[in-house]
Order: sequence, then structure tokens, then C-alpha cells
Amino acid sequence: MSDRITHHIEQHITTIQLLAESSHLIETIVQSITHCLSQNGKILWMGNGGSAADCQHMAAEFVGRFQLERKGLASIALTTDTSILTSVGNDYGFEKIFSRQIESLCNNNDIVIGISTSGNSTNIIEGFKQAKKIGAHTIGFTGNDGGLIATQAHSCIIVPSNNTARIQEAHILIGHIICACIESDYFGTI
Ligand SMILES: O=C(CO)[C@@H](O)[C@H](O)[C@H](O)[C@H](O)COP(=O)(O)O
Ligand SMILES: [Zn+2]
Repeated sequence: MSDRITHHIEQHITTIQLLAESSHLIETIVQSITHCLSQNGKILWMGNGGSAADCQHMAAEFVGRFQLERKGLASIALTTDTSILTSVGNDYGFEKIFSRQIESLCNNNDIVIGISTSGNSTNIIEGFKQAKKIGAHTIGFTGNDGGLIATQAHSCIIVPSNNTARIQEAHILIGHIICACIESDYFGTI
């Protein structure tokens, strides 16, 4: 294998191994999500670019299934409706694309999760401001130094890397771990 490919694989492994330090925080997030769902709350996801894809991926795990045959769990990716994204972006500004949807769809039983590798995407920060105004719980998945999001969200997992791709790969692993733990806690079989 060429050195450059080995380099990427090793970087990935190192980042993933460091995630073990966040296991307690991940456990706490699982508990908040399980509690939210048991109170008829829902999980709303926001992110840009690769993280927008992660939002859809995660909402699909909740509404469809992860590993278990069970009822659907309430979750919405705020990244998917092109009519909403273009009208709100065009009429109010790109920084409002999530906050406007949160204003319309979110209530105080819900959890809003923002995925941002830099931790500094303005539309996610605006989304968190709106979610907090409503009284919803907010969770960040970030990297680098956590950015502004780490100071805004009620809790935040900061992947210990400054490489966007490695951070995104870790975010997806964290999402899958959360799905597995929720299926086990909520339905008690895994
Ligand atoms: O997937 C990638 C790079 O791997 C890009 O599409 C990346 O997600 C975009 O540049 C985003 O706009 C970055 O936003 P953020 O993660 O800093 O919030
Ligand atoms: Zn990417």
C-alpha cells in the first residue's frame, strides 16, 4: 500500500481510538435522547455539506431502523427539503435555513443536534439560538477546538482532530453508537 494511503488509514485509526475519551459524554447523550423519545419528543438534525448527509443518514436510522425491528422513532433532518432551504435561504439568508425550520417544527420536548466539523457554521449557531429560545435541548458534534458551537450547545462532543474528513468519519461512528445504544435502552434487546 502506498505511504499516503497508509497515512490516511493511520490518521483515521488514531482519531477513532481517541473517541474512547468521550464515552461518558456519549452515554449521557444516549440518556437524553432516550428520555426525549419516551416523552414523545423528536430529534432534529442540522449540518452542512458532508454533515448534511450525516443528518439524513441519522434521521433515517431513527425513522427506519438501525439493527432492530421496532417501531419508528421521531427524527427529522433539517437538510433535505429543497423548497424550504431555497425559499428561506433566498428570502431570509442562508444563516436562517435551520433556525426558521426549528421555529416552525421544534418544541420544548425536542432535541436539536448540530453537526459541524469547524464548530463555527453560522446557520447551526442560529439554529441553536432558536432551539434554546423554544426550550429544546441542544447537542453539538464538532471537531477542532469545538468552535462557537461548543460554547452554545448544552452538550458537545469534540472529536480530537483538525482534519475535516477524519472528524466526519468519527461523527458517523458516534451516530451509529448512539443508535445501537438507543435501540438497546429503548427496546431492551441488544
Ligand atoms: O464533506 C466535506 C469535506 O469532507 C465538505 O462538504 C464540508 O462538509 C463542507 O465544507 C461544510 O460546509 C463544512 O461545514 P462545517 O463542518 O465546518 O460546519
Ligand atoms: Zn466529506
